[in-house]
Amino acid sequence: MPIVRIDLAEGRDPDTLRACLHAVHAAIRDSLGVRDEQIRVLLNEIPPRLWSSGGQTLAERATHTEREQER
Ligand SMILES: O=C(O)/C=C/C=C(\O)C(=O)O
Repeated sequence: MPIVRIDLAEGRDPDTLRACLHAVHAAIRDSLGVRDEQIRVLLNEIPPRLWSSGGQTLAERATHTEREQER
């Protein structure tokens, strides 16, 4: 049973997330040749304040980017 887990930053709209689930499902089905009911795709949304990248949270990065754009 293929299980795909995807961590992504929280904040995308439900339609976008659903499109991602369907696209990943189809890619697994078509590439591995397994039946639909065997496939699991899990999206795990991480709050930007809990995701550190390069020593800075995504929330901090967004704040800094906004400040840069205001200058
Ligand atoms: O780790 C990073 O630098 C950024 C990650 C961003 C995502 O995963 C996202 O847009 O969901």
